[in-house]
Amino acid sequence: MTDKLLDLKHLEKKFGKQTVLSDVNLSVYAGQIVGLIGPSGAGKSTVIKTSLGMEVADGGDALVLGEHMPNRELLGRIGYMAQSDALYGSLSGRENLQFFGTLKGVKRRELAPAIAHVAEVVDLTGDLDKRVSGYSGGMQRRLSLAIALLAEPELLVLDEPTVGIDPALRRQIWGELDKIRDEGRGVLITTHVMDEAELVNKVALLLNGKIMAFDEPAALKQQYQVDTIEDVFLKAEGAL
Ligand SMILES: Nc1ncnc2c1ncn2[C@@H]1O[C@H](COP(=O)(O)OP(=O)(O)OP(=O)(O)O)[C@@H](O)[C@H]1O
Repeated sequence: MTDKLLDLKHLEKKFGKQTVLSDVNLSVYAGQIVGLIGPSGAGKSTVIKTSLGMEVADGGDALVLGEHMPNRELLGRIGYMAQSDALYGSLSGRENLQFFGTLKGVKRRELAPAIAHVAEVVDLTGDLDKRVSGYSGGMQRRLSLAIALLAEPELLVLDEPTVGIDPALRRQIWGELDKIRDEGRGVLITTHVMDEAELVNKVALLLNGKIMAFDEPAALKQQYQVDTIEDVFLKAEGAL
């Protein structure tokens, strides 16, 4: 058992001749929320996919819960929400949650309360018995997040989970992430919403596939001599 839930060392990734990740070093400890921010195309999703074994790294090392991915044994211990949803449209929200919950090893008698809890967090309780094909884009994103939250994963990896989610619900979701952190679990989250980058324990700033900075939000603001993470981001990009 390690309290380093995610450990990326000198990670390299190329697509053809394009170097997308270059010497990426990043860690998520138990009891931490780490935010990965960077402009579109910086490589945030690639960091996640390479970490989770969905893309093969060209160099360096990625350990998830102390193991190399892919690793079927870890499936139930990691919650992953991708940018595009992998949901069963012909099934209801509840049936999707039952299917993925079972796959993650949630016990039969624990499934109904677990589904009720995650549905509440993403505000889908009243829509659980509707077919997913009739869900709006935002509802589908919320269902994907609910699936990621199932089975109380030790590590949550969330790729832009709050896109298309209104501010009140976003706040509620952050409340849940705080609880997860306080329980000693860990979260890696990518976001474009700079306010959210203020709420994490550590921010990794990714530019052109390189981690330009990795520190607590307050330390980054001090280092860049600015008042917000948004300004840190703009300064690092050279726009300020
Ligand atoms: N499967 C792939 N094949 C070829 N190039 C890819 C592939 N996946 C990503 N890329 C390229 O890698 C770069 C980084 O993409 P990535 O999706 O990781 O960025 P991102 O920071 O997540 O962007 P966004 O915020 O828009 O989601 C982009 O230039 C993209 O075109």
